[in-house]
Amino acid sequence: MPPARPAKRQRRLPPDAAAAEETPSTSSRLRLLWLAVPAIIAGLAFYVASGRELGVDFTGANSASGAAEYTYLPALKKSNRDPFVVADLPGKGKGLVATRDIKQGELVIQESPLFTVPTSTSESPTALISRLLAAADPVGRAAFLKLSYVHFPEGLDPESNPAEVALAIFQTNAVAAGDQAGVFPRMARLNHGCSRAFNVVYTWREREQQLFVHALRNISWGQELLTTYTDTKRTRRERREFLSQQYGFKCTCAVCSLDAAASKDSDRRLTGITQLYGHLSSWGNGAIGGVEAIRTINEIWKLEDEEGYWSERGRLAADGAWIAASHSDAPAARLWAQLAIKWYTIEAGADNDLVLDIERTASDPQGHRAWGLREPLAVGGPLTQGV
Ligand SMILES: C[S@@+](CC[C@H](N)C(=O)[O-])C[C@H]1O[C@@H](n2cnc3c(N)ncnc32)[C@H](O)[C@@H]1O
Repeated sequence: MPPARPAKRQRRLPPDAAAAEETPSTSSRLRLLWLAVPAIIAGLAFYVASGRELGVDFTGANSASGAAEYTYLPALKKSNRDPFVVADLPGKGKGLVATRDIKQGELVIQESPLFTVPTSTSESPTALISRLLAAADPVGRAAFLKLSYVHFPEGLDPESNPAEVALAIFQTNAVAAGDQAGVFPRMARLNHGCSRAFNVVYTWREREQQLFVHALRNISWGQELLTTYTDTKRTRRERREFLSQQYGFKCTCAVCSLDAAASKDSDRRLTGITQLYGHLSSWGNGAIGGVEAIRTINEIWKLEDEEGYWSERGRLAADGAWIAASHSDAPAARLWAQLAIKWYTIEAGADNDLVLDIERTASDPQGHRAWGLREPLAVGGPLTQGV
């Protein structure tokens, strides 16, 4: 997977950390993982046996919007049980397709790693992966060996180089698991979509030592489940370049398939969001005040609404609560915390530590660890009316 962005747990700053590094948007990021693993190492995860590979062949049809959002209804039976099947999808290898309507916030995968690897090691990556794979659960090992891979060394025959194949599989499929990297054979079948095209997000939970995948938006029966492999708040050209280099495909998701004018508008919004995040982080070193910081969060929210980019909203709202609490604005801190609860719940589940933590701020803003660190100020609450 792409260059490492370890999925550490949310790190909050200590109460005295009003210094330059105290930037909510860098300190409190929910690592909603476009995580990746350095190309140098590789790994996999513990197979949960309910993952079914039906090998169904679907003929995709373009959606009514004309974008490359496929629905795969013709061959797909409705299911009351598993929310998805693994299916062969045109031009993508395998992928996950919804076998029933899935509600926003629903947990769709909970999976333990087959094995994890440290993000740096003195052992040869090829030897490391082969050793861990040999020691892994046999069902999981079989699932691992069926996963797809790209960037196999030129001139090598895969059949006679199984250790290199295992490394390539790891590199294509591993994601961050806390401070380690791991492969999760079920979730590894998730294909990529950019910006508003991805509809599920995954989080690593330290407590459970498992990966959780939640629906970011409602998903209809027959729709493909898509996650994101990278920070897609970048232009189409930049995204495509990255995905082509790291994963060997040209992205034709609904956002990458927009016509030139619509794509330009989307690029402008996504670039604007990134710039606003940069501006927001300068609150940490005092370059902007609390009112400006909150105004910036509201602007990000609005641009994201226009773009349909819904990811990382729990963290953004929690940043609002942090800033409001720092400036001793209890009503605003409470409102931002309530918004963070809503989005953290969607993105990571109601029983996630992030939700439990921000619930305390909603009920007792004065108890927030940043309370009163900055000058008292009415900074303001969220302008959003909801989703
Ligand atoms: C982690 S795997 C995802 C599952 C994979 N499709 C399979 O068959 O196992 C990553 C690989 O899937 C393919 N892929 C993912 N997203 C795609 C997309 N939007 N369009 C085309 N191929 C995609 C690429 O080949 C990529 O290297």
